[in-house]
Amino acid sequence: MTGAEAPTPKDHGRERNPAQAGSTRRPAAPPPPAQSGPERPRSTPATLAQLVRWARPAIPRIAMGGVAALLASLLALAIPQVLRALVNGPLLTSGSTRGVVQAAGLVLVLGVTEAVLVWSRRVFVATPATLAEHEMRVSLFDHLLDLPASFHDRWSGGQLLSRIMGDLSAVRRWLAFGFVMLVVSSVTVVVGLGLMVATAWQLGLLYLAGAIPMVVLTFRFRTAYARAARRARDQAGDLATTVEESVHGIRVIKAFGRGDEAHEDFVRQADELRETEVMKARTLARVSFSLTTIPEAVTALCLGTGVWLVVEGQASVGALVAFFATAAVVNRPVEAIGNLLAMTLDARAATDRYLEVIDKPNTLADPAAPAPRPAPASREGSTVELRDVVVHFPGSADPVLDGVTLRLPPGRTTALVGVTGSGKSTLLGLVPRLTDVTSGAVLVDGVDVRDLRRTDLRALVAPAFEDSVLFSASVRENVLLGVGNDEDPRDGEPADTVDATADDDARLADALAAAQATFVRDLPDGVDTVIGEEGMSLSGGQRQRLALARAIAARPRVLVLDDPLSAVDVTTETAATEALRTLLPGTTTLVVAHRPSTVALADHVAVLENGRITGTGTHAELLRDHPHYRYVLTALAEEHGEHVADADAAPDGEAPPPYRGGSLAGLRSGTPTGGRR
Ligand SMILES: Nc1ncnc2c1ncn2[C@@H]1O[C@H](COP(=O)(O)OP(=O)(O)OP(=O)(O)O)[C@@H](O)[C@H]1O
Repeated sequence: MTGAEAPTPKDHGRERNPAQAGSTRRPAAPPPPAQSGPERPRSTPATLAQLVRWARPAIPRIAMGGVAALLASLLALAIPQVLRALVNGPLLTSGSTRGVVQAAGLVLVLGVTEAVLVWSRRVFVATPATLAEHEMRVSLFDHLLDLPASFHDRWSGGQLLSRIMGDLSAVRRWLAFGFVMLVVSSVTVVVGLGLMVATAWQLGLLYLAGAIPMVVLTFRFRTAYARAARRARDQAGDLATTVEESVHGIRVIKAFGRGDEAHEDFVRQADELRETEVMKARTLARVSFSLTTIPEAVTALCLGTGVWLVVEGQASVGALVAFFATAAVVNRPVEAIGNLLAMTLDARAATDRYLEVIDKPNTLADPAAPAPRPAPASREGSTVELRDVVVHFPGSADPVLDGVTLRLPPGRTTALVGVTGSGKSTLLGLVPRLTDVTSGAVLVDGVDVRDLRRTDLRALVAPAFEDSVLFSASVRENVLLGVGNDEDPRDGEPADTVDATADDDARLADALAAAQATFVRDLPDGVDTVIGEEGMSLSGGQRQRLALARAIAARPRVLVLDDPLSAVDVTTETAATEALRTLLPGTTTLVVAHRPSTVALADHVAVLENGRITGTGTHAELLRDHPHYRYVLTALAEEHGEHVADADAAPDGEAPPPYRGGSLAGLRSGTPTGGRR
């Protein structure tokens, strides 16, 4: 089942944003994210080696960059050897001007070549690193789109945003610079030390002795810095979440005057991040100080010893010059190693966080051998069947659905009724596979939804939710979002056999009309008006109507509607319901509604109680025979200021009058209110 994931860092180590309901402080931070990878955390090299999965095409150019950088470093190391020959030869013995000019010319050539190689390194690695970053970013975004809704319920947007943006930038910087320079610096130090030992072994060994405390310090630094690097990245993710939630919930913050709390919460988190960054910088400064001071101190010690060796005749002046020139070259990468190691540990933390998401298995993936898209199982329309369905969310004591068996009458509208929290939305989400069953099965036209390709299932089933989500795009784009290009799900005609644009226009117009979204005509650019972020420039009822139009435009065989018109008036809702029957005859519809008037409009009603379906029938039958249904409807009627008729008042042998209220005059008089009643 989808929710079979261990707890994840929806709010990694942070308190709740006051924008959220009640603005209560979040209790204890949940456990750290579940790793879908190995049981034990990977080592830094093993973690970074995972990047090969996305950086493989970039490896040749990064390797060429590495070779260029290495050659540049080796050339830098060769210059002291030329100096040694110069000092021991033309300068101290022969005094030949030609020899000096030749040596100086050689140093110049080596220097220029080194500069060209450094430039080449930058050219080689810049583009491939950005390509690897791009590949990783696109892969993660696609994976996020694929992951089930339950994953997104548990991961905060800011954490995901920081992983896809900041973390990947750190990885790019490391691939382009940190990785190459760490390898090159290490090789330079090893080769340089070898040359120093070969040039004057006594001094070389003295210099090597200085490396021992440096190794110990670097090891300690690595442990402390790695922890802080991870914490900083998590805190940056939490901060991004707070910004995202505050912006998203700005109306609630303003309406409830929670700006100060939002400010305090943000400042506290920003302070925590700052403290971690300062701690990182201090840790790095400490090790950098040691990595700069120790080699310089050892060099000073070597200088004294070197002069003594020359005086004693155990080393030549040229060797001494070459030794110190080499030491000057080696000291540079030694000093840089602290920064490069910090960069590597930052990249490791970033890669870890990336892998935590990208390696989450997609529990809603397409089956290996998908079933073909089924034909409607009945002449009246598609069948939808739930067989002994159990849904148990991880962490909950009891299952939400506990053996639901239900068959929706094909081509009809079934209303699902139950008390708040009884699992209606969960049940609805099973049909388009927004959630998967824990056990049992959901079948559309006789085929288990898990056996269908997701694109096929999306073509068959379209949902609309109470909490309508619109995108920052035109009305047209939002409404036609579910219109696929592969084939029309209703008749199987390939799209290119018809004029796709004309068909889209017709669908758009029909869907908007059916969803009672005529307000679109009054928008500045009609259907081409770009609606603001998440449709916030529209009213709640307008957003809901566009979301319903989107479901209608997809012309599905099965519609699942989760209270999609709760924010519109009863008259509009009734008109939309009637228009739906005309525009999509034969569509099997499952609707969750909180307004008794909407429930009464359905052909059938199913009652969800204690995780099971405890009654099915018409509204009138259930009102008469099902005490829980009566109880729920009465509660809903009170909530919405409507009235439920007394079923017992019905004359013998007749169905009791349906729910009276709202715009149900037609139903009251027994007149069919739609083509299918
Ligand atoms: N992803 C989830 N993880 C854990 N629990 C969940 C999840 N989604 C829903 N639940 C729980 O399942 C129960 C049923 O929720 P659901 O939204 O399906 O109820 P509902 O009948 O639609 O409620 P309402 O009428 O208020 O919309 C609730 O207790 C809810 O907290």
